[in-house]
Amino acid sequence: MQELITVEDVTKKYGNKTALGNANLKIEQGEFVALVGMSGSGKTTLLRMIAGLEQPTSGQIRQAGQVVDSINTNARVMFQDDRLLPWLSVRENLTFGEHSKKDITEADSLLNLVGLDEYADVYPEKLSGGQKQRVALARALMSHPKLLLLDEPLGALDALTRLNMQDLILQICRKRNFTTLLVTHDINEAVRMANRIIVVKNSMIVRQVENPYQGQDSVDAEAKQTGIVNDILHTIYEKD
Ligand SMILES: Nc1ncnc2c1ncn2[C@@H]1O[C@H](COP(=O)(O)OP(=O)(O)OP(=O)(O)O)[C@@H](O)[C@H]1O
Repeated sequence: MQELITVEDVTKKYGNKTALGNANLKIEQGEFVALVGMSGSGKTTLLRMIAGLEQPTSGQIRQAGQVVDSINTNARVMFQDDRLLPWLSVRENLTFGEHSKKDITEADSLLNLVGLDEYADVYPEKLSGGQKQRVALARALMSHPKLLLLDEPLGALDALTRLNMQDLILQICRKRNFTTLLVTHDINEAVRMANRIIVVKNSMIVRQVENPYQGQDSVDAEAKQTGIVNDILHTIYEKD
């Protein structure tokens, strides 16, 4: 497999506080990787640097060989809040008001993919939280970005909607072969969705766990996933 993201000896400091120390990470094309760890451990800092929204204090990040030294236009970020524009319809939120036939066709096909074709002309205020996140997902997929960066995108959803969204995101990422990095507090979510889980603790990447049971929901696979979740929890909470 081909490497898409390389994080090389990356440290990020704010003043004299280290938000992330000496991180090394490789993400291959088509992988679904999750970053987990306690609040304040440095997960979002790493995601923001890959998105080019922040620059490392030292070390470097490359995407397909190119150093990410400004906004990473080959990546799209999806946040916890949907950030839809209330004065634009659902379809226009995807096309940003562009009216080219190509954009409209792509927007409609993505709305179909997330099950919202009937809502193309509706304004965001008429949508539920889960529907808004589906629009935000469809918008992130416009122009088929090389990399999807998901920063707690499901954090505000109720439990059942959250499970449905997990399935939808995973299904789409597999079908379209997206490379995805998910930041989440929810270890169960990470182990359900990711083929590899990165554990961040005290501003360091301390562990990488391969997960052969990604996306599987048989009783056997769920038992194995639970074992991995417990193992990761142990790493996060054990005393140094
Ligand atoms: N812009 C900033 N200025 C100063 N300190 C910052 C800034 N951004 C993050 N930090 C600090 O860096 C550390 C890591 O923050 P980060 O947001 O990466 O953690 P996180 O693991 O994503 O946490 P959470 O799960 O709560 O979102 C924290 O101590 C935070 O206070």
